[in-house]
Amino acid sequence: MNQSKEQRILNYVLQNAVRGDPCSVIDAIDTYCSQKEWAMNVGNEKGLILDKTVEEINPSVALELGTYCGYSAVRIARLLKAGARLLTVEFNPEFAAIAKQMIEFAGVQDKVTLIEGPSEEIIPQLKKKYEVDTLDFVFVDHWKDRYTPDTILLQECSLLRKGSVLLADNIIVPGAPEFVNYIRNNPRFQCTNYPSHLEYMKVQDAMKKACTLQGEHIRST
Ligand SMILES: O=C(NCCO)c1cc(-c2ccc(F)cc2)cc(O)c1O
Ligand SMILES: [Mg+2]
Repeated sequence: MNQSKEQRILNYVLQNAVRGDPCSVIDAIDTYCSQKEWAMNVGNEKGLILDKTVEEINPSVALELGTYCGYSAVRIARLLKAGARLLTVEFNPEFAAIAKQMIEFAGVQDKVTLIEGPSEEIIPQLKKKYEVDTLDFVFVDHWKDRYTPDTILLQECSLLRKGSVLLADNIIVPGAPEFVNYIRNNPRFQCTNYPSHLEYMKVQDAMKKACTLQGEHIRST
């Protein structure tokens, strides 16, 4: 049975990166996906915006929606302080299996909890099953039509506190127009746009940062 693109990306990393060196894993994925096969990793240009946001917040508890091959999980985890943790959610079992190996090869497995399943089922479990109080940072990079319902669900589950930061990928391509409309008109969030480019392409894209202005126990209107 011929290999998936995601398996080919992992194989390239295993053969060209250094075990335990997250930066070499990130560089290997970017090299492969810019030279051989395009893939939907956040990439290095938007990855730098992600890095700066994570460094600015220095989160103790971070959530990622949309693991894919684990590229951004490795990017985030490499910046986390001792004792801090990243929970990352992936719906697709094939992607989750690749990401698990990617995260372990990079040597960040002690900081990362990979959870396989639909975000709408996992978000309500975060407090009790995953011992989360509130989230300091959320990287939103999964199905674009889930950005809004899952942002509402995070609020309904009292997972956002005053100062919690969401960073959403793909605001332009593939686009998340419903989310842009929801978050821009919502007084509970202070938004910032970060124009950039689609990973590995000269196509315009953007990220949107949304800072929570009010504490938990927010009911969705
Ligand atoms: O669907 C996406 N993510 C969730 C998957 O579980 C996604 C898609 C694209 C993309 C695809 C096809 C194209 F033509 C342009 C962009 C890019 C991304 O960064 C993404 O995150
Ligand atoms: Mg993306």
